[in-house]
Amino acid sequence: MTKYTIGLDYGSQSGRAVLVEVHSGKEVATAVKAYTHGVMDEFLPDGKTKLEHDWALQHPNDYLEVLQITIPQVLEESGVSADDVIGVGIDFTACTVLPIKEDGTPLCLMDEFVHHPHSYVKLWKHHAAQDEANRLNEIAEERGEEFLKRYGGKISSEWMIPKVWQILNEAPEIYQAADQIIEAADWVTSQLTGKIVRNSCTAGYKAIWHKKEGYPSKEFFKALDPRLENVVEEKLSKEIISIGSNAGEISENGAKLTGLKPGTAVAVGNVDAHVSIPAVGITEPGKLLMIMGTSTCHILLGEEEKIVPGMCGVVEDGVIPGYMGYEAGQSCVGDHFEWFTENCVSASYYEEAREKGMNIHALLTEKASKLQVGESGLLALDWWNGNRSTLVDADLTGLLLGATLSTKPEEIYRALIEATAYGTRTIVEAFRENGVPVNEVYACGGIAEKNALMMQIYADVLNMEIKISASSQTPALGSAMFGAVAAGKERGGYDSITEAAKVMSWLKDETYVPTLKNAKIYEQLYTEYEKLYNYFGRGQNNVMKTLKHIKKNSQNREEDL
Ligand SMILES: Nc1ncnc2c1ncn2[C@@H]1O[C@H](COP(=O)(O)OP(=O)(O)O)[C@@H](O)[C@H]1O
Ligand SMILES: O=C(CO)[C@@H](O)[C@@H](O)COP(=O)(O)O
Repeated sequence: MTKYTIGLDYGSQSGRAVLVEVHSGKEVATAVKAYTHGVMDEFLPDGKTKLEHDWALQHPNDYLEVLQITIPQVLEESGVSADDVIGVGIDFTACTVLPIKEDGTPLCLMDEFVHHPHSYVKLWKHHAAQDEANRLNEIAEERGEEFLKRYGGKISSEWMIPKVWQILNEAPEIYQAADQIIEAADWVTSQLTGKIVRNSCTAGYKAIWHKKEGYPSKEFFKALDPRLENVVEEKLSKEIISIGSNAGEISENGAKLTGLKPGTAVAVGNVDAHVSIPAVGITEPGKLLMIMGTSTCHILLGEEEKIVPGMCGVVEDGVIPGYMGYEAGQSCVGDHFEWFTENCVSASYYEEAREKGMNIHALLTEKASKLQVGESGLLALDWWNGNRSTLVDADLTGLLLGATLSTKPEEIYRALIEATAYGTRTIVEAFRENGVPVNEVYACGGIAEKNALMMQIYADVLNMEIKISASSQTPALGSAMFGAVAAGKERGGYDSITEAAKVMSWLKDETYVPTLKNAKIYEQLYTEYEKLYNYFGRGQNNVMKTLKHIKKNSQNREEDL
């Protein structure tokens, strides 16, 4: 009898489920559910409670809706019986965290906290904990904390501890009421199994946990704030479960929620980028995978722990057991294009797109593909949402240089694409310069699926061939693979993710090969990008932060009026 697993990928804007054949990796059915509340960055659901600048929240009920809608949908669409589903895996954006009660109830679902911003889910791109991150890095530096080097020298405001500290600083009543502050990947998994376990991937990359050393010391947390001395015991957890492990089984409640059978194996939660590595067949070092969506994550295996300035983290067994897993990233990739199409494109372009039966991205891409490399005279810094790697500074902002009265929207759209490619090249070069080989480049994610011009530009800028995942839902396929490992061989699955990858991973036949002529011109443009990167990003000119400071003060003056 054919056996199946289900993978659920929770991205920034939607949750996606795939039903996969265990013996082949064939995706039998797919379902997508956009989050009802989307990304809340202006108001809470009450429409009245205004959020401050750099906030990004989500609603946990949206995550449950994904379970309730997409899993029954893939079963119904395929006609597969729940009896033949042997396992489920979940991956999530990270660090996406929420305060909960001991029984798993999110604080934002409690009447007393429904109008309180700090009771909701802080999405990975929530950047309002930058002050806490800056202070944490200063204190860690002063104390000579060893862990800093594992995170490229700085802890990002996007990660767990700055977000927990922001809650304590700004909402001690929420901090007090929370029995745990947990990654959404682990919370959603617990909604299926009825028990809370924490996975080693988010703990390692986002919460400063180390396989041998555990979390930082009580003395360190006390140095941040005396009230944080016991934060690990009080709000996090010392019990960390390795990825590839079983988090439990579908409970009666999980069965009611999803239509799956009680007892179906459930994999411990994972991160949407890291889970994609085995899904493209990467099980050894030297092969960099770009997961390209709202943001881009760069995941790479290595033989040993190296220190790479500005990387997001290196975790032993964090991606594939037996290897060091490296992560770097760019906080704003797809978001650049979403911002541009929503704010900077005239109605005539939308009219033309409608007439041609294409979406605005496709129209702009079609026009941009007719431009020669360098023709626009534009150069951008891809920091519309800060810089995650290699500068780890959410307070940096975007830059567009070279615009004239004849500059067209498609020229800016292309310049933004090229800027994200230069940002990726900076990361690749940082790995190589610090002893972590990058010999091959792979890509997956929504953008790798949707924008051929962008992938060609990346090949030209990196001057490397780019292999593409064959799955349109690569993270979900990876989670389905971990679901098969959670079930184990005796139930028709696999005993290791490496074994599963040999059978269930997929790549497209066609690749993107660099065009030498373009690569040569991009060398010149990249040299100019590096000058801007260093000048605006490394303190030679702090105008971006000065402008942000003036902006924040003007908002405060406006609120005082
Ligand atoms: N044709 C396109 N070219 C470039 N970016 C696109 C295109 N279509 C959508 N996007 C961007 O891709 C992002 C969504 O990526 P996706 O991988 O689907 O979601 P997620 O980030 O939630 O995993 C959005 O930011 C959107 O602006
Ligand atoms: O930070 C990570 C992974 O470490 C991502 O979850 C985060 O950048 C969001 O990813 P998406 O672009 O929404 O897929």
